[in-house]
Amino acid sequence: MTSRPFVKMNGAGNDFVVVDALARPFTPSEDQVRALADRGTGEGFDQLIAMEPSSTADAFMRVWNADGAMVQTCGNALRCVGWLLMEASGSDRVVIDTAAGPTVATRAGDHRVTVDMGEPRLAWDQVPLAEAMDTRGIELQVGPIDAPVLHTPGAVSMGNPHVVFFTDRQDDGFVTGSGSLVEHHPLFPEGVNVGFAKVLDRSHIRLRVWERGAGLTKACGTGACAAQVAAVRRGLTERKATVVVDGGELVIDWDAASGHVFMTGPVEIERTGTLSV
Ligand SMILES: N[C@H](CCC[C@H](N)C(=O)O)C(=O)O
Repeated sequence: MTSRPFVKMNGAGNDFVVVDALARPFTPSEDQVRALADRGTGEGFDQLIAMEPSSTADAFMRVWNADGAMVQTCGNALRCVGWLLMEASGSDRVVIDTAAGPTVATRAGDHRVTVDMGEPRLAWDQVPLAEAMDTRGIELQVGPIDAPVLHTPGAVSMGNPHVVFFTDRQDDGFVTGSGSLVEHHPLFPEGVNVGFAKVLDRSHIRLRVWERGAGLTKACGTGACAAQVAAVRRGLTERKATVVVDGGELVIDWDAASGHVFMTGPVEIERTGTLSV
């Protein structure tokens, strides 16, 4: 066992243990990640994050969900890692590479960061789905065929898979029950993050997300991006909107000129500690 210092952080309540692996590799097993994620016996987090060296960026960000699985990216964590890197280097801009591709983080005020998340992936086989469908509204319903409680969601990848239901129902029981049902639905060969979006007006969405591998979180950055992209594709919101999540607010701008999605939101450092892995 070796000890590793970490920083416990959150982005709009979505919380992370962030390990600096720039000088020394960090390769926890799935079981170790799950044990560390436990909010009773471990440190507790939605995702475990490692900052690793990169030859093409300021760092490579590796992401594990609380269930131990390594996944492509994490929007809220990109803000947190961006903040740490900018604070350490004194710069106002850093490039962070991920398994979903490179992103650019820039300062947006005190403990606020904007991340250029790149373009959304909108083809059915990019989400991915198990079969060809129109991703603006896919053929999926939850509940009885003749009276579904949820149906025709949007499907978007931000480098990780998202499905977004537009619904007024967002209570814990409904989000947890429906989200856990859809997360492993066979239509999503890589699993899926399940968003429940209530459009408040043309520039505000209330969103809750049942995350793949982490369950109901206080915020999901890529989920907020996916919900806004899905809403714009249906003509429900302007290209820039505020997404109100349990833990705060994220401003999402799907820029028409570049096609890139920009996410702006808060960063909070909670504490530091030492892992034994
Ligand atoms: N649960 C996600 C990873 C974390 C995404 C979320 N925390 C964010 O801020 O984007 C997945 O399995 O794709």
